[in-house]
Amino acid sequence: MNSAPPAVHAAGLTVQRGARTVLKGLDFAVPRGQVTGLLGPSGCGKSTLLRALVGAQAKVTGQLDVLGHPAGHPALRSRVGYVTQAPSVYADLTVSQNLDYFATVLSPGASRADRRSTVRRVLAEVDLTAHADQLVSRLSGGQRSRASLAVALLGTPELLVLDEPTVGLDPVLRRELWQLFHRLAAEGTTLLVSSHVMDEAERCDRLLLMRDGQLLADDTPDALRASTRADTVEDAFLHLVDPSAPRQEATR
Ligand SMILES: Nc1ncnc2c1ncn2[C@@H]1O[C@H](COP(=O)(O)OP(=O)(O)OP(=O)(O)O)[C@@H](O)[C@H]1O
Repeated sequence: MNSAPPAVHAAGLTVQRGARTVLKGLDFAVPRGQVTGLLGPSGCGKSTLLRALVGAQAKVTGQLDVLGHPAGHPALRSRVGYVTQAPSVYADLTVSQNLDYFATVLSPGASRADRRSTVRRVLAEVDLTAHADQLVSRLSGGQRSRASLAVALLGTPELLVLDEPTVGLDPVLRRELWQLFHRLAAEGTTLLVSSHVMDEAERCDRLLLMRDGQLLADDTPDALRASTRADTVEDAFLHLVDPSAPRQEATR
């Protein structure tokens, strides 16, 4: 059990987008130093929740604290890394040119030597050292995702918020990325990773299961399977959506 205060704490989190209430009074916590998965079908509100967390979402009400500050607080800028679904690297620059550029933006006062050593560190972390001098436009989808992730790692964030980082990747690359997430968590980083692929849920330490702007569950994969008497998290999710389906009673 992790006794440190959670990295994220939400109470009654509600978000309005246009005429719709997209997040409907969510209560949850994200523990530190673990990989928490935010799972749910397309359109259920995952990106909206992540945007709220990093302070990029309008019309947020309720309580949303990140690393002890209200979400979006200026003190969080260098402590939270955010990787959106769209690639955040320039296609016409090499991987290391991209990283050098973003390192300069992040720490304008850093020496060239410090910048180089930071770039070397993040290249190694995402296993792209061999591709450092390759143009981003010539990278595979998985390599491009890892280049975006490398940008987010430049500031050594305490919390990494990743929006569907494995979408479109083959199973081998997906496994490699998940191994990287767990390595980062083992080093103390907190990761919140969204996905609409239920089999990825099995790879998380903890899960937030969402549907239609509401949380169905906030638990570990083991506890979820046990409480719904399901073999997989996917079955557990289906049972939580429709508890009257022919299966044992869910506990929540
Ligand atoms: N700018 C907007 N104005 C109004 N509604 C929006 C806007 N952007 C998104 N929505 C709606 O908000 C809901 C949640 O969208 P969101 O992108 O958070 O879902 P998601 O779970 O991340 O989906 P996906 O897995 O497809 O990325 C959707 O129903 C979407 O149609």
